[in-house]
Amino acid sequence: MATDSSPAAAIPSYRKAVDAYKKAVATAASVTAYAVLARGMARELLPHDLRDAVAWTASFLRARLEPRPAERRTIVIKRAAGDHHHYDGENGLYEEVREYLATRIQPRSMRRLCLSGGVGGARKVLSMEPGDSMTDSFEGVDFTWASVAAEGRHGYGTESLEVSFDAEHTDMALGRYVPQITASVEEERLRERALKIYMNESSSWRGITHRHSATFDTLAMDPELKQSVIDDLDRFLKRREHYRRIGKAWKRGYLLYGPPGTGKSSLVAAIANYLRFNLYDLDLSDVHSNMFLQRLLIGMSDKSILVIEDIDCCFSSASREEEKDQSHHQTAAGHSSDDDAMDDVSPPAPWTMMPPSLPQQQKITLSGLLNFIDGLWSTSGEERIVIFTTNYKDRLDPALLRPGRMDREIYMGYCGWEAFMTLVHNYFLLDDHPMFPEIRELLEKVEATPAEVSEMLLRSEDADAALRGVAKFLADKKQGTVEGN
Ligand SMILES: Nc1ncnc2c1ncn2[C@@H]1O[C@H](COP(=O)(O)OP(=O)(O)OP(=O)(O)O)[C@@H](O)[C@H]1O
Repeated sequence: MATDSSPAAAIPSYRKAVDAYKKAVATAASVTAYAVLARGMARELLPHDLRDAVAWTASFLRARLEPRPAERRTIVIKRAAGDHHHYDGENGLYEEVREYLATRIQPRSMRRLCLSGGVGGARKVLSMEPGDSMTDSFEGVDFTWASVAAEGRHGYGTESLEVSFDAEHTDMALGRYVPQITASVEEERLRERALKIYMNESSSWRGITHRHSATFDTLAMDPELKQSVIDDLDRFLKRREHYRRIGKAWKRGYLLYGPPGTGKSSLVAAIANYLRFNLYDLDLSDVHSNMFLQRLLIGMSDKSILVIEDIDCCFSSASREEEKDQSHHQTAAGHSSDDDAMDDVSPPAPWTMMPPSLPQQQKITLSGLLNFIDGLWSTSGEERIVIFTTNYKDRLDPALLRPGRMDREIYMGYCGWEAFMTLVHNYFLLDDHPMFPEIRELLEKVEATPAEVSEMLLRSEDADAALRGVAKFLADKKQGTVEGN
């Protein structure tokens, strides 16, 4: 059926719409008029008291039904310790909060921003301008931070950072939020700090910046062993309370052993870089008495690693004999001791049992060192790692290998296939190459250290040439034609 779409046909529907609109306007006008009339009548007719009662009921209901704004609490963290009259230095927490907020600030949501730092390559730091505020969320709760300007003429120190939150979260703010700020700043500072390596000069340490580039990513070793070392370190870091509870020093001892050039020193550097701990490289040949050793060990900071390389060379058999003698004298003097003093489960530290008449200058003994580390570190510091390295584990004194002395013994071995892949990736970012099958086969038959393979890879910047060099080196080794083989 055809429809008529001419202008004449459209007129009736237009009229209908105009009529409907007129009706609606008339209805609205009369409803408004009725409402005004009703309000006027109510004002005229209802008694004054009744009107008051209705108004009160209405506001009471509104107060009940409308959500009330939550009660708020504010913690004020002043820049200065002390009070208005007495400046007592900087408040450490203020600086920590400032550093924390710098990592949480959303530059786009701020009207104005303060930018500081950057001198001598230092990081630039964002902060709030006085009068500004920002919100930080923690465990689903919003904390509003405000930077409040100093007041008065001598305003320094009255400057503060203030955090506001719903009163119901007060316990959480004090018990978890603020401690979390401190912990995350401490972690960040640790990550940022330049690592140092200290070396002993008689009874004191001399430190220089430690820039060893070895990391667990670049370290060529069996992947499972590598992961287990990383897991061990992570566990160690988390166990502060555990060590405290059992009354043991919060320390961990590793013995790294294996042929020269297998990466023992590189592993030490990787551990230091991973934990961001300073290294203390102790040269025992320069320590002339137990007293010096005592001073050196006490002088180490927390979060540090004590390294004693080539421990097999440090204690001559003569010094072991002396130690046995000493232990023998003590037995004669009434002290309990086994026949084999080195294997005694808990021999007292030589200096603790030293009678006052003994000379201060006394030779260092292995048991003295081990006992001191065990005993003194439990009271004088936290988060220490002690690492001994040796190329010859079989030459070590049994005292060192006794259960409980070293927490882990880690063998750094010859270059296997996985270790080789790590080295090739380090030098050429290569994960595959036609020469790989041949090199893999050779590595299974030849004992080459990662240091030797690294050296071959370094000889050329061209990956093909370098890999050919490695294959030739391994083949020569297999034939026994490499020098020193
Ligand atoms: N496992 C490894 N992963 C990566 N590089 C290694 C490894 N082993 C050796 N290297 C390379 O060889 C060099 C020497 O290795 P490193 O000093 O770590 O071996 P080491 O076992 O401590 O030797 P030594 O017993 O002679 O002290 C390192 O600087 C590094 O370039």
